[in-house]
Amino acid sequence: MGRLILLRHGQSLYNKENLFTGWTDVDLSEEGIEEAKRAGEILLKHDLLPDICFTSWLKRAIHTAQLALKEMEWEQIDCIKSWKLNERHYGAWQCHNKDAIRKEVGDEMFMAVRRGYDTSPPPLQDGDPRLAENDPKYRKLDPSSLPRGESLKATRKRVLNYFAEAIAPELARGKDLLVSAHGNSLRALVMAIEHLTPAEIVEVEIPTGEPIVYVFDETLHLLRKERPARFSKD
Ligand SMILES: O=C(O)[C@@H](CO)OP(=O)(O)O
Repeated sequence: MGRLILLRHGQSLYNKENLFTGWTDVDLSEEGIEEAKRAGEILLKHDLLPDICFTSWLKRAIHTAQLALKEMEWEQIDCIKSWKLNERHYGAWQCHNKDAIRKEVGDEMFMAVRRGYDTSPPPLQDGDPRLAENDPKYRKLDPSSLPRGESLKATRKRVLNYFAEAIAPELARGKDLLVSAHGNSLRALVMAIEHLTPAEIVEVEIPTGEPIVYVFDETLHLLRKERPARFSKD
């Protein structure tokens, strides 16, 4: 039996300012730091001590995992980082105020991109300083593999590739895994694990700092889902 613990990072500085974040590498706010520590308390209280930690390459997810594991006095485990767990790339909407974008594009387009399945934000154009290829973190990757604006569908493709190659084999070995990632990269994973349709995923919001636990058998058949912060199973 392997447990998959999904944890959305605590509130970031951009979440606090109501800005689209995507691949922008902003840190946690004070509130986000507290949420990450509280997540550690919840995990410890429920004996959810992971064998391996996975995070994205973005510091809000990395710091959330570190703060939670520190709170648990469980810092000895390996933490494997992959850009494939990064947040959905929000294209030209990155760094812009969400209310201003909603006003500019209208409610329907805003919600189609933000919570729909196959609508992408407008992509970043050549020369834009926000392109991932301008960030030294990604310079050893093939620039053509780096997104410039992703739908949830595109995000799901890269997240599921990584899940299949790196996460699923450990789960099948019965390991308990912490995945510290992002609202939309985790929505993509939840959609696949729970077999949700594009219409159903529209309604799914992942709360910051609140672990969601999936328990699998060794054939990766899902046995149950738990929300330890809510003290109930659903
Ligand atoms: O800005 C973002 O990258 C995401 C997550 O914070 O925003 P939203 O929840 O609006 O998709």
